[in-house]
Amino acid sequence: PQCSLHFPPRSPGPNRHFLLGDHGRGVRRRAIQRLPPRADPPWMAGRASSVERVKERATGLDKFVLREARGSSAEVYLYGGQVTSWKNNSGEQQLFLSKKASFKPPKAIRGGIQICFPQQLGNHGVVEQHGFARNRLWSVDESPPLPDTTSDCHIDLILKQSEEDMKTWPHSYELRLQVALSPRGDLILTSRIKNKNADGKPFQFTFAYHTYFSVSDISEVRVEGLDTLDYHDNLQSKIRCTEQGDAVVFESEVDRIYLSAPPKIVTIDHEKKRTFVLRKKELPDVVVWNPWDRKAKAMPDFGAEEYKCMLCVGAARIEKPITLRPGEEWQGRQEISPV
Ligand SMILES: O=P(O)(O)OC[C@H]1O[C@H](O)[C@H](O)[C@@H](O)[C@@H]1O
Repeated sequence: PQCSLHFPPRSPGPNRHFLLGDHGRGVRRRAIQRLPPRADPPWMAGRASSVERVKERATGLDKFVLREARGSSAEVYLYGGQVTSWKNNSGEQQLFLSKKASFKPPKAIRGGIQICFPQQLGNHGVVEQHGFARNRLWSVDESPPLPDTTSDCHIDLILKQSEEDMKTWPHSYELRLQVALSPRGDLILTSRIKNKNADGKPFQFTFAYHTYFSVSDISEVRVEGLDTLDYHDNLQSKIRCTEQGDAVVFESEVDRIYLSAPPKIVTIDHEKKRTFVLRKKELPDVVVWNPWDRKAKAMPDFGAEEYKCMLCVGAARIEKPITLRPGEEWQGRQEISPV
């Protein structure tokens, strides 16, 4: 598509403003022009963003299809509050979804972005592995907070406690999720968790966006931004190690939680000449996982060869759980941009 820029008129008019360039000391006045809002390219004329609710025939599940006016799109299921598809402005899929994914409880959908709450990793106590949020049916949030982005293309979902879940995790909560597409095609996930306990009790949780990226060839991928960091190695009983390389590369199974990572992590897919930039807030840790061949074969909802074209890199809060008192709210955010 062609882009064209429009400049404001040069003659004095509503766009022309004067500012004091010296904080009022009156030496000279400088003329500046207020820039007009960024003009949309002509091919966008008449296009608008849309959010459509669709019942999928194959699975019988409801999903939302988000289409941003500039071309990017995403699909979000009520089941798990899970994003399963994210295409950039050129229509290329950025997320991995297994061909063998199950869309039925109690399985979570294998791929996309799983919401792990109230715990990520392990099944401490009686709550299931990665928490229950990823295999519950969410609802549309009828009173969502204002979007934090300039996006006009978003969907707001909510999950609350059920009587069944109260038996294993006896707390009242609201877990809100906003999924938004920015005009650049970034996918922005914002989660808000509120303690609604009426008995005055605080609760503690961990959280993760378990994000399955689609890559061309795992052995050609590197993850940057994690050098010199400590991590827990889940393949060695969670012992604490220190990253020695300047990037994480993949030659065998990797299952790690990097601790206190910087706010920006970059995954480079050399073969596709594509880079994913992940930015995060209030989510200090980063999960990095690839099951490799042996584990891939052992997973019923994952193809034996699919480990070659996926990589999980996701923002998380694991090492230092959050504690909320009744009425308190926590907010965490992950933004991923295709470059
Ligand atoms: O099979 P799942 O419960 O979805 O877990 C898939 C993977 O998730 C995380 O990345 C864990 O660190 C892995 O140990 C686990 O195998």
